[in-house]
Amino acid sequence: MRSQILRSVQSAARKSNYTRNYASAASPERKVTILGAAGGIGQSLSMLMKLNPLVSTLSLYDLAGTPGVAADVSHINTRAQVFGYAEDKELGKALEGSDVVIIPAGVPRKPGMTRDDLFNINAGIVKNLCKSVAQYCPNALVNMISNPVNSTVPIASEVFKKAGTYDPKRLFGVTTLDVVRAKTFYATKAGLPVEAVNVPVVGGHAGITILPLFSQAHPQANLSNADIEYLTKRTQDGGTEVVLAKAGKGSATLSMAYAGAIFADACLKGLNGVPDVVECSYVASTVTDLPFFASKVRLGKNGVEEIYGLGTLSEYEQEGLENLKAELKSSIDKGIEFANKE
Ligand SMILES: NC(=O)C1=CN([C@@H]2O[C@H](COP(=O)(O)OP(=O)(O)OC[C@H]3O[C@@H](n4cnc5c(N)ncnc54)[C@H](O)[C@@H]3O)[C@@H](O)[C@H]2O)C=CC1
Ligand SMILES: O=C([O-])CC(=O)C(=O)O
Repeated sequence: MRSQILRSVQSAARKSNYTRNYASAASPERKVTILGAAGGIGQSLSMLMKLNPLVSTLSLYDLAGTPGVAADVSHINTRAQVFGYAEDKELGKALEGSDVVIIPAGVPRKPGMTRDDLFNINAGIVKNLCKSVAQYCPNALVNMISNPVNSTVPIASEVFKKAGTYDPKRLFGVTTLDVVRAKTFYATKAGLPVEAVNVPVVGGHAGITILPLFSQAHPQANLSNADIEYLTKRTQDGGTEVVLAKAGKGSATLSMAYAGAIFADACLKGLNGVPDVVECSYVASTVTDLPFFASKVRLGKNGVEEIYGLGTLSEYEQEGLENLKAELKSSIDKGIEFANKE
């Protein structure tokens, strides 16, 4: 009996070694670091990245609570080796050699707040973390989740410029949750299977700066103008809908972790040379006269390989585009000014 058990354990071990070796042979070693890993988004995102076979090292950093999250996630029997880092002095080690750095560090909204109300706290957090990114993993692709994204991405760009490491192809504001919401709401309204639906979302990541392009949704459904207006507003207010429902206990964490995992996976696929990886993201851009703008981008071995134009917009979307520019510009300027203070 004992020898039978031993044989089956040995066979399972051989199989799991096989899986591990096979996975490493099929995809290169990739280190993903999450800054803010013990938070609402961070914990679920840590789990989802542990489930991603493209990740070989998962580095989890937070100011508090990381050892517990790292120990917990590390027991999942997937490829990635998990390391937890909890103190400021360990940040360099957490970041060293990272291919992708995901940043959900910072405070979330409470009812009645705008994303811009988070600026005073989160701008400083992002600025400091980005200084370390520039120092320890200047070539990493940075996925910025911390709000207000419209300003935190410009802050990161200025920090990297000062450090002499700025590569606009490697810095991304994560706007995937807007796309996730637009797809869900559109599919529900149109009675379509959500897996078959795609909707580009452009602009920025706050209120009216979020501009879903339902005229370019696939497949096209015959929706009324009132439906399109409803869907546009619901997508723009999606974050607030969750903030209100959580009633003081934070903002979207689970759907955001899902969206963050999709975007990080797209970055990894691009790095690994998978062709035609396209996602919407808030990046340095010449698509409009604003220096940062979210639109469809193709991801590759160096990050952004191509930024797509906006295509043909409906009259309603054209109006939305004009209306968002002033707010987005002021958020960008605010970030740039903050980063250059001191
Ligand atoms: N881009 C997007 O679509 C979305 C962005 N967010 C934003 O993501 C951020 C995080 O949200 P939650 O996870 O819900 O907040 P949370 O408060 O649950 O977690 C934030 C974590 O960041 C950590 N943290 C704070 N300062 C840090 C530092 N200097 N270094 C490392 N870790 C640090 C905290 O200890 C905490 O564990 C917020 O700014 C929120 O507005 C949220 C949802 C969607
Ligand atoms: O609304 C918030 O504060 C969090 C967020 O960015 C989102 O859920 O889209």
